[in-house]
Amino acid sequence: MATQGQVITCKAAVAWEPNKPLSIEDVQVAPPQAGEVRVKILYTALCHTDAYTWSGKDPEGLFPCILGHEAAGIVESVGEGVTNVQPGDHVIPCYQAECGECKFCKSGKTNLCGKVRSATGVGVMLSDRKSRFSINGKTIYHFMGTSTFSQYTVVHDVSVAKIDPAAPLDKVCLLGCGVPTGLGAVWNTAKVEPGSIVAVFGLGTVGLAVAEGAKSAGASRIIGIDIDSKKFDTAKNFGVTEFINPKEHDKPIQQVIVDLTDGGVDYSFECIGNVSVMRAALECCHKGWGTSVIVGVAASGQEISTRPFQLVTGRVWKGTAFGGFKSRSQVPWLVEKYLKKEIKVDEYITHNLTLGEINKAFDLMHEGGCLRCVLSTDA
Ligand SMILES: NC(=O)c1ccc[n+]([C@@H]2O[C@H](COP(=O)([O-])OP(=O)(O)OC[C@H]3O[C@@H](n4cnc5c(N)ncnc54)[C@H](O)[C@@H]3O)[C@@H](O)[C@H]2O)c1
Ligand SMILES: N[C@@H](CCC(=O)N[C@@H](CSCO)C(=O)NCC(=O)O)C(=O)O
Ligand SMILES: [Zn+2]
Ligand SMILES: [Zn+2]
Repeated sequence: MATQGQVITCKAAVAWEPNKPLSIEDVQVAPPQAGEVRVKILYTALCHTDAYTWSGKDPEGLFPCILGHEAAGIVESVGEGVTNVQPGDHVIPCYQAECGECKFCKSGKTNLCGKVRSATGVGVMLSDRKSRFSINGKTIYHFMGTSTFSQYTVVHDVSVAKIDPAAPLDKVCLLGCGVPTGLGAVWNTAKVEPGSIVAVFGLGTVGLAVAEGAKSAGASRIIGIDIDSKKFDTAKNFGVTEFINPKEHDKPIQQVIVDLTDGGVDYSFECIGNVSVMRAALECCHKGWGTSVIVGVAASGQEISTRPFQLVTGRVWKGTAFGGFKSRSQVPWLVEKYLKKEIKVDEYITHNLTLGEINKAFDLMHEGGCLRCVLSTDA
């Protein structure tokens, strides 16, 4: 292939500093080294976590960097020793790696992988602790080991899932983060049983995927909570059966829910990233068994609290990353489920723009009508 082994200059959206509009730059992308894969990104969506890091509140945020972690593309070239993918394969980059060999992967207890995390947390590749992105010699850092707001990116081989080439990349890019996170929070982390009463705080993409997962798990009631009442109509299509807007109640929201459910819900999910809501989500759970799962990402310095009595009396507090899915083995399975129409994906896409319009896409994220905005990376 003509570009193999060469530096590729392509367009990427660079975050030079927190909150400053991203700028489309000509970026040099170095060839993949041993154990690395260079991917031509065709479609990338925006997730709330990109906005979080861009805001400067992420303790791991490094600038300048190329954000983005919910995407799909085609392998352009591979470095030495890479056996799991080859040029031409259709892939989804995975911010949560899966090496299959580390203490985490072998434990059978978690989807977290330790192999490349120390590098991806500081914006570099593992082999030489350097970035593959630069602009005229100036280093641009990676983000979450994915950096998908670029026409080309370099990822570790343990951070890329090979998928069915029949899958439309402009849709299945969503299976890189938000949708699996919500579904997996229900199926893998909480393990919701048929007949359960579920509360979902925050009805963005992640919260709606929780509702979808809870419906498929046979939940009897799915209570959606959001401060934006406009979210409620859409939420019905994802399985939400009842709605509560906390702004319309004087009592604390946990009390409202406890009163409505004969003592509390079986499972609750916080899909916002607000630590006061995390407390409410725990405290609306039923005494003796209610389990609350934290999905939302809260800013540096934020802490959760509750009376320990809440846990002494049987409530359980948990969290989830990527919905507990093992990325390289299960993302292809999720793609197949989508192709068999067993899970929704298209329904979460409310907007389509181009990489050049990325700042508009971030503006849209903060408007109530936007779930996922998919960007094509055509120049
Ligand atoms: N743990 C993970 O692996 C993982 C993966 C993806 C996203 N996330 C996190 O999940 C969260 C949700 O992501 P998203 O993309 O769905 O975001 P989003 O912004 O689309 O949705 C958040 C929703 O919460 C609502 N909301 C805000 N404040 C509220 C409050 N006080 N009470 C009730 N509702 C409130 C908003 O109106 C919105 O509908 C973010 O924090 C994101 O960073 C975590
Ligand atoms: N750097 C952040 C971490 C934020 C975080 O928790 N990220 C989630 C994925 S969010 C995707 O939208 C995650 O997978 N966490 C596990 C991990 O990062 O290994 C912070 O420090 O706040
Ligand atoms: Zn995300
Ligand atoms: Zn591992």
